[in-house]
Amino acid sequence: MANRRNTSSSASSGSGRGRGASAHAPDPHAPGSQSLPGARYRRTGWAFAILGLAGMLGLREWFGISGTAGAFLHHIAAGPVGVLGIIVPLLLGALGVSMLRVHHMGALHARVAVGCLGLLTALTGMIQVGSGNPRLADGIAGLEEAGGILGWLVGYPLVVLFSSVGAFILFILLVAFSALVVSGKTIAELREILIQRRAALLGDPDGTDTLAQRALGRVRRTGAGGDDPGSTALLDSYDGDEAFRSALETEGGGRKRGNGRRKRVSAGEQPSLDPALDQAGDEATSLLDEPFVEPESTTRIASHGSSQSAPALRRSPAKRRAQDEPAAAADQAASQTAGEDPDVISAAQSWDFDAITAETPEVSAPQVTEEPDLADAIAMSDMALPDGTTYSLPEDALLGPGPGHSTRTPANDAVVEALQNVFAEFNVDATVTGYTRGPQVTRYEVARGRGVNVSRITGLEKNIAYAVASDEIRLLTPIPGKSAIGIEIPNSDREMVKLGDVLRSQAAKKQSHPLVVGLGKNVEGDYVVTNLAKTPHLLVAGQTGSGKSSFVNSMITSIMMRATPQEVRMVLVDPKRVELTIYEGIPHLITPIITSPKKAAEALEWVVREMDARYDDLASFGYKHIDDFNKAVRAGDVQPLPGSQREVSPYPYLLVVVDELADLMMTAPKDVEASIQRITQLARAAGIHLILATQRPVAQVVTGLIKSNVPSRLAFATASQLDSRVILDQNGAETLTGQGDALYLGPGASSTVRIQGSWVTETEIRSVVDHVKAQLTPEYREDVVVPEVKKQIDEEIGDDMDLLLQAAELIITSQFGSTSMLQRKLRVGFAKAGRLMDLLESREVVGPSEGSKARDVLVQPEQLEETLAWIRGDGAAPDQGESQADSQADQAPEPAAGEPRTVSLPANRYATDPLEGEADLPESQSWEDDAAEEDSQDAWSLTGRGPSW
Ligand SMILES: Nc1ncnc2c1ncn2[C@@H]1O[C@H](COP(=O)(O)OP(=O)(O)OP(=O)(O)O)[C@@H](O)[C@H]1O
Repeated sequence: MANRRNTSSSASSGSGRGRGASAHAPDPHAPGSQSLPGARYRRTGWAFAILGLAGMLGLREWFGISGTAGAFLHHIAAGPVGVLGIIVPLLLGALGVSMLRVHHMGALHARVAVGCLGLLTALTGMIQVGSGNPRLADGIAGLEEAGGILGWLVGYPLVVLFSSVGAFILFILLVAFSALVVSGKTIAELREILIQRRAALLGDPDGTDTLAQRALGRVRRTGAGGDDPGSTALLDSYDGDEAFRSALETEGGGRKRGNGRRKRVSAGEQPSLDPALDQAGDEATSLLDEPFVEPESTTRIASHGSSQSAPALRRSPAKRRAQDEPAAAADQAASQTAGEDPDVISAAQSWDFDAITAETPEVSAPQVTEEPDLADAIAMSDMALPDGTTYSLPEDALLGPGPGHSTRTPANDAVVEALQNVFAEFNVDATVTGYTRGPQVTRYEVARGRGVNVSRITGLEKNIAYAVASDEIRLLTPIPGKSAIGIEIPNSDREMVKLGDVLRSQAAKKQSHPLVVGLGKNVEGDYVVTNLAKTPHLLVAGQTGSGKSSFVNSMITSIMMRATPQEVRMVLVDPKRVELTIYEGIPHLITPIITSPKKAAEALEWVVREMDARYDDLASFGYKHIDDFNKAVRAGDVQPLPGSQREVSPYPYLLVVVDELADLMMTAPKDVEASIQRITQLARAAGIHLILATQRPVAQVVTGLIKSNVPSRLAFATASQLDSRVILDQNGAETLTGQGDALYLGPGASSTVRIQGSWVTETEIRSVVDHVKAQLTPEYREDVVVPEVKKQIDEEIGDDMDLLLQAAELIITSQFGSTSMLQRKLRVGFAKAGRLMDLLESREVVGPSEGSKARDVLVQPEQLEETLAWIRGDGAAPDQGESQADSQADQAPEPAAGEPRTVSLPANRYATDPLEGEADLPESQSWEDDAAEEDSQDAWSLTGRGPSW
């Protein structure tokens, strides 16, 4: 709305004030002129006239039907182009239709028109030459039997000048050149396409074949290695083969930015592949009129979508992904071609948009050559269920479609006008040359004039924000890969990106890896997915309500949609206790959802152990990556060592999702940090991947150590630049609009990709969860979290926990179990010191009272931390027997080279009280403890020993 107001106000200022008027004076498309009825229908009138002429010519030339004007009509068709007059009705028909459909001619139309004219010229010229080069003087009838007037014009002089052969050669060259112009490609580009097609046909991995297909391809058994269980079998390809590893896969993945290969068409030209899709588009457009869709309405759309879907069929993972392949392009087309509203285009007529084009994702046809590989790859992931059936992945239909993608709306046109006004107002020679509309923001491309400093444009940031009434604009100088400045401005009519659409896109379908998850859509409107195996660990952060949990939900749902529990297992840590409970009981879980931060820390330690175990296995069989090991296992190339009872089976990927890192870091920062560091440094090759989410992107939570080991970041909206820098090491996240608007920084990348996160409704999640749970119950690993140690903090300690800990520390470090020492050191009364001593006895820190003698100390100094944790209720009881035995035997083994030597102190190393030998003195009454006296007596009575005096 703000933008529309802006449009009208700027238009009126343009007519009322000198400067504004001069800025727009030459514009023949001024709003006023467009509103005249004559102007509005002039183009349509012309189109109908041309269609009428095409019809009459067609009747005359094709069917010989005409009235008295028959001869005249024949001259119109055949006179200019001779025998090619037969195609004139077709050409005129196409012109008429495109005039009706396209309301303004862009560069694309001009190029195609020029190319077609060249082709026509060359063909008529060839016909002229081939027909014996008739002369004009011989009469028009002769020319009409040859190449017409056009053919004569070009053919006759060339034959005279260079002979028929020379003329023919020149016309062939003209045909080739014109065909290039029509295609919009250069020879080098055509060559590249041919090479790729050829490589794809021959199955050349360096061609269009993707890593996913190669990695999951057939495993070849080699003669030498295959028979020897101890040796490593050779594989077709290894994980380490891939150069330029990238976690992100964009729908137009084959396209390169800024090289002109991206198809640029004006907004009105989008092809509709299916009439049903037009209907979807209409619905989408009506949705776009509303402000950003709230979750309630998204649920409504989702259920609407699913009700239209085909009934769910049980399909095995292998069949399912192979069958989905051809459907993907149509689905993709559905979401991309929908949403064109004639009003949108006509409203845009107030600007001359010849230069303003919207980039539309190319709809690539499914590649037949890829299918066999894909099916082959997925066949390996069929999972047998205990009842003899095969595990079936959830049907795509469970995730409903979202609204279609609009490439241009009146809101965009209003912003373009506002931007142009700002440039005019501040006398900056810059022009908006185009824009690409994404779901949440549109990126407007600005070209500067000659000699204009880029900083003059960036200096206008605040004025631009003012003009478009948004404080969330983001400037890109330049747009990566383009010599243009990008201004990202939030759409007032933003779109929702449904996870179902992302997973049905080509970007997702062409990857068979089970860890591929749907991220969302980028600013160009392309679907973006990421392979968590390549990420390989991800930090997700942003302020509350920015969309982190929605991302985590999309990610887990993606995994359930694409991977069997045999392929991916998960550890879900949800200290908030509500976010992930919906996934309780899914067979992909390796342990029940962990809600206690303490248990989570233990689970991380388990992950470290699991990682080490996997590494040992890899090392013993001679593989460097779990993928290679799994491939070899599936091919039967890995045999257990002779005599071993072990059954070798592929390792599943292990995904560890922590939904709030801050809670873990508050509980046991050092342990958690150390585990995360170890996992992140090594776990990729072991197939273990960490996803750490937090709403507190502060240095205490996202420590330097964690940052340096988690290479991929997904930043949702943050409250400040500081937070953005903590996550991304750069500004930007503070300008995001929230609700799924995110910046993704890939591993090793320096620039971020803006993404509108995919959205999955709770209803959809429930249906997917129900589907997977109905087939299999989870097999939990017992050892992930050890059963919680019964909390030893009982009421008897009450408020004395601190004192008790100090007492334990004193006694353990001094190895002297004296009550009077506690009195003096802790400045407590006799009663309280006695009670503390009894509490320590109940926890087996000291032995029973032996009259006036100091008590035996049962815990060694090196067990101090463990004991204190146990008293606090944070850990298990220290194993006293073993350590005592060790220390008493005094037979500590020689430490390995480099390891610190542990010195165990004898339990009775203090023969006498080290504290002035006061142990034998009668224990004194309380001093400096008056306030606690009353309590102390009560406390003493609690020990059950009765009064001590
Ligand atoms: N990708 C998205 N598309 C549409 N709406 C979204 C998207 N992501 C989030 N939202 C909206 O934002 C709301 C908050 O998102 P979410 O709960 O994921 O935020 P959060 O960052 O996890 O917050 P918190 O840290 O408080 O849990 C959602 O209820 C939804 O309405």
